[in-house]
Amino acid sequence: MSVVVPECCDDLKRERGRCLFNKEELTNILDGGPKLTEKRRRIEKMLINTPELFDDVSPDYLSHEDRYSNELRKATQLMTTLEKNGFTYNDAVTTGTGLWLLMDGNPLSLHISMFLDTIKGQSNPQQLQEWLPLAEKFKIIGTYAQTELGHGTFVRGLETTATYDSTTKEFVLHSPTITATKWWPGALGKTSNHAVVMAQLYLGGKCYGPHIFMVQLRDLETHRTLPGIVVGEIGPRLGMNSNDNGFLQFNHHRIPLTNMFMKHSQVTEDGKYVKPLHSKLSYGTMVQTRVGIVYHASRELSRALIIAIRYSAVRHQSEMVPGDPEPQILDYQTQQYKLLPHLASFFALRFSARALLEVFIGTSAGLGSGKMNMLPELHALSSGLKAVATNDAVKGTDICRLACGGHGYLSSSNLPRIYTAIAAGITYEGENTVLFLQVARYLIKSFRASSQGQTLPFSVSYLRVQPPSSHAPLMSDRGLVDALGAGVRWMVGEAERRLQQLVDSGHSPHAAWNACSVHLVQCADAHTRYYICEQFVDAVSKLGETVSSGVHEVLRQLCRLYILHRVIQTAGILLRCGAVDGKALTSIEEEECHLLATLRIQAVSIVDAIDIKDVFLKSTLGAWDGNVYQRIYEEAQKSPLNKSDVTQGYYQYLRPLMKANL
Ligand SMILES: CCCCCCCC(=O)SCCNC(=O)CCNC(=O)[C@H](O)C(C)(C)COP(=O)(O)OP(=O)(O)OC[C@H]1O[C@@H](n2cnc3c(N)ncnc32)[C@H](O)[C@@H]1OP(=O)(O)O
Ligand SMILES: Cc1cc2nc3c(=O)[nH]c(=O)nc-3n(C[C@H](O)[C@H](O)[C@H](O)COP(=O)(O)OP(=O)(O)OC[C@H]3O[C@@H](n4cnc5c(N)ncnc54)[C@H](O)[C@@H]3O)c2cc1C
Repeated sequence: MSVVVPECCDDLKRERGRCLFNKEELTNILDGGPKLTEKRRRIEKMLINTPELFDDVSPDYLSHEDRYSNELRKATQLMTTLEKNGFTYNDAVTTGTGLWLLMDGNPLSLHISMFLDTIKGQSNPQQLQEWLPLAEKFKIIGTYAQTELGHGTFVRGLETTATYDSTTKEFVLHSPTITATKWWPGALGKTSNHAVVMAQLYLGGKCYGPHIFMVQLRDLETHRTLPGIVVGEIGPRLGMNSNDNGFLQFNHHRIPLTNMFMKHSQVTEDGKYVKPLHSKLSYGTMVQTRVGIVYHASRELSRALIIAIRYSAVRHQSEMVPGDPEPQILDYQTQQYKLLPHLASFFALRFSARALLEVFIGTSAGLGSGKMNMLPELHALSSGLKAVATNDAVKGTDICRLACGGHGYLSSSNLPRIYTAIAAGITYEGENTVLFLQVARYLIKSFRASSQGQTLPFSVSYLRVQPPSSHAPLMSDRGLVDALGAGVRWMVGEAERRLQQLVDSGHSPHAAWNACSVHLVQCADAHTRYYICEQFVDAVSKLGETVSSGVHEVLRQLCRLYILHRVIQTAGILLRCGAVDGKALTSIEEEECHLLATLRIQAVSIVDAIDIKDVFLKSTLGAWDGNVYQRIYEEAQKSPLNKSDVTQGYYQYLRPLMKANL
């Protein structure tokens, strides 16, 4: 654990002395209210008082096997600690705290998330009664096994088969080819004894597409793999190496009929198929996980920002004015430009994640009473936000690393680990380009529906062919967001025009789609960012009535920075569609620079208000006291290479080389 230093360094003391807002109030807003802050802190206190949850040795110095065992030890300890103290694992996930103690990937995370969510969301009442208590009490441990060696994105292309045998009332699971091998599922390699498996359903020789099955993989006493199943771990990865991502093959493995998840579609004993109300309901766990990833991405980005901004206030380098003392690097405008727009992004993503969660809850309630109409909107929003959130968190985290210079490259800064953990989010749960193309499909469909006079759902209503003209002055927040909306409308209209032109000149619709897909991805990205801007502006204006003026001012500035930055990033489009002119852009650029300087003054206090304790930041550079150099030095002493003055390598290799007659 970190070195205890009672006071923070002078630099940080000075920064904190300039705070013009109530930090606790901002913390409460980020948590979702004072009660949630209080609950988070209770969880944190309990975790901090559990020494078994902390590492004596950094995972960097452990073997692959020891890393896995170590994280498994902590993961199981975490579950029992939470349970004993009356909390759920979900409590630890939603606050981020639990995850951050598991530095190298949590071997129980797939059980807690996608396995449990599938049981809850895809089971009929009997299945729910049978499986949920077992899974909640860890009597069975599972994962979500969908991706195969040959297919991850294209779920309809999966090759694992589940063929119904009506004579025995069983499904026969089989992996007919090497590419049908399940590959990647977290915790599949060594931890799980069960998996929910996505496989092609075959009834009477006919394929009914991907369906989900509960499959036991290992004996519940010996943990040995069951006959007809081959399972193992896939080997080292860029990060999260203790998640035992695994492979799985079936050799005509039989499971009972009742192990097909039957909430939405059913197979009768005599092998008849009952269709679901909507063909994509079996993708529900993926949608739910995407909603959660938006929060996850914002939390990881916030850790990187706390580290980089505190460090930037402590680090002094170069001369701004010849002969003057070396300034804090945070005083350089370029450093502010690297970090502060990402700080604004964190807030934007946090508010959007909340808005998305509300859409998810509303849609789920609708599904419960058979209403499917909000599903396409939820799919588009969750896909777009998952993609933007992970793209931005990865980019932002890497910028934070770069902004810390050489020390950002140290493992002990924790920035490399935050980066590799969140980098996986671009690929998993729907690769981002692919998700953007799903959003684009929705945009084009909506645009065409609007041309035919149909009313559009709320998130795309601004795309209607004849939108009401904006009354807000251009340079107001609302005016600039309206300009961004006009830009997206122009982009989508342009995409539609190009698609149509290609079709008219003889291309098939699918070929035309591929030929426009770069532009279509840009439309999806721009649409999602417009949505994020809207959510940010709405959230800040709603909060305006309830929060103190200091907090409101900081939020307003962050929101403004987010919008200005977005306008500058989209300048080409906005100029082309006439939403802004060159003069407006010049003043927006000037305002952004001015705002950077204003926000810089409070930057340390803003990241303090995110309120992540040192034990969860796990960074030599980002600790609350700013005692950076001492920490870096002390961490280096822990390197096993420093245990002896002369290493074995010297006698084995170096000395012989020096003695050789070369
Ligand atoms: C803690 C968390 C840890 C997480 C660890 C990571 C775990 C994982 O990675 S698990 C594996 C995740 N895998 C994925 O996400 C795979 C991504 N791929 C997919 O989701 C699908 O293949 C997808 C959506 C790309 C295409 O689906 P496909 O069935 O081919 O549909 P497609 O033909 O493109 O579209 C047909 C219609 O269905 C709609 N549709 C597709 N998916 C959905 C959905 N989920 N909900 C509603 N509608 C949907 C489309 O919008 C389209 O509608 P329309 O015809 O009106 O335009
Ligand atoms: C750390 C990690 C954990 C994971 N955990 C799990 C898990 O628990 N369970 C599970 O089932 N899976 C898991 N996965 C697998 C993950 O869901 C897939 O890797 C992901 O869905 C992407 O699929 P793919 O690997 O087939 O990529 P591909 O689809 O092969 O992507 C390769 C490239 O092709 C492009 N591409 C593919 N299709 C299209 C298209 N239609 N249009 C344009 N471009 C396209 C992509 O944009 C990308 O650039 C995990 C993956 C990782 C990295």
